[in-house]
Amino acid sequence: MAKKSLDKSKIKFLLLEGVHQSAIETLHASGYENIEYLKTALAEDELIEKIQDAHFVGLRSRTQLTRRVFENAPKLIAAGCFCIGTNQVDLQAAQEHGVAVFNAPYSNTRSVAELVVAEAILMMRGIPEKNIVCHRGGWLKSAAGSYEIRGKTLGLIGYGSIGSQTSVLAESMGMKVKFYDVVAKLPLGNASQVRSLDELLQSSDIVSLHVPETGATKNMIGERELGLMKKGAYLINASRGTVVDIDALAAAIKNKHIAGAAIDVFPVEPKGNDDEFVSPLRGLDNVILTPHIGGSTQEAQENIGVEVAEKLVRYSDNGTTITSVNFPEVALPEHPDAHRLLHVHANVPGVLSAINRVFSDNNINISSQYLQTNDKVGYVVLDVHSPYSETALEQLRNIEGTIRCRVLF
Ligand SMILES: NC(=O)c1ccc[n+]([C@@H]2O[C@H](COP(=O)([O-])OP(=O)(O)OC[C@H]3O[C@@H](n4cnc5c(N)ncnc54)[C@H](O)[C@@H]3O)[C@@H](O)[C@H]2O)c1
Ligand SMILES: O=C(O)CC[C@@H](O)C(=O)O
Repeated sequence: MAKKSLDKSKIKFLLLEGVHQSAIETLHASGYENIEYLKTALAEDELIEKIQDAHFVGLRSRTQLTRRVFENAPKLIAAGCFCIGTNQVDLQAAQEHGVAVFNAPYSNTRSVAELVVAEAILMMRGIPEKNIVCHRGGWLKSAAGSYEIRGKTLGLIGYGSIGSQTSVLAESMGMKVKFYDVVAKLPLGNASQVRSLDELLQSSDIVSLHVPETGATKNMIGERELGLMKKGAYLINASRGTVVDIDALAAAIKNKHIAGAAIDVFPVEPKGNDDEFVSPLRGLDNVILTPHIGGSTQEAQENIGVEVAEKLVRYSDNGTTITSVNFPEVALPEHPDAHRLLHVHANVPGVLSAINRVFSDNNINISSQYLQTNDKVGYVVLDVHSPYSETALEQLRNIEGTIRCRVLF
């Protein structure tokens, strides 16, 4: 049987949003040269045009992978989020179209945690205003309203990778740490978990958000919650822009209930560096505004580039889906002497037996079989030593419920 496989030069990677060069180097080192690299995000229609012939897409937080994009990406087998958040991807639609999604869950946590602690110090010293006054030729030498962070209470909302790392850094600088999380978490150091969001808001000098974008976190800090915060407290948000009602925050700062804020993420963010940033927080001198760069350090971006590119390469070369955020996870050994068939299907009764029937009908011996399912999708991988047949592959593709089927040599 003649060997037929997409050679690597035909496998196309579409990399968006200026992901770090380390991603390209990692892909090159694994033999993938067919890479289209763009520095910006793309709007939906442009993305649909570009993604037509792409097998893999790489993005950061600004590209929206919507259901419509998946419906128009006939060759796409995986998406790599070169970041932590995956809220920009319709994970359900990805799964239904057989597209495995990967991210880098830890590589930029330290960068965010460092920024948060730095912002806590800057705000407690009134540096944002003092800096602006100096730039305008003024001189605001005063200790009024300036405090050390030592002994102050940092209230963390969300105690996952970033929240817990921020907790350790803040405690090492002498802060007291409380956190609120929907899950019971092991407190690090002397941190303590509080029972409710309200309790956290009422007892913190600085509140910092580290939750994902979900239905439950949308506008979790609004007028009522800002009102519960201590008068003169500070707010930091380096999680997602939808988590804070930005108009309510602007109002709470203008009426001086909140002494200042450091905001890195916004409900609407510019698509690229040439677009205008519009926000009700512009012009408020006691607000640190940063352009979603909490995780943007050389260290983090380089590590993320390698980590996500390696996950895409492993999925392409070997079929392993470990750490995928939307796919059944299968860890696969190498397959030096075997053909490997990868079959993604709707998790409905009968598909597995239909797959096995194709092999027995074509007299193909299966040497290993791996299966993992979730509530919607099944992922079965079969290694065969005997020559695999094109007819069998066609029959596999025709099984009812098949979403995607590919073969590796
Ligand atoms: N600004 C940036 O550049 C930047 C960089 C990295 C991550 N982020 C954002 O930060 C978020 C957090 O990152 P992480 O790595 O710590 O994630 P994580 O998944 O490790 O932690 C999130 C925590 O939030 C908790 N949580 C979820 N819903 C909650 C709710 N409704 N109320 C209270 N707690 C809730 C979870 O239980 C978990 O402990 C990411 O989802 C991403 O959106 C932003
Ligand atoms: O790099 C980005 O665009 C997103 C960074 C951050 O929000 C993340 O989710 O990791």
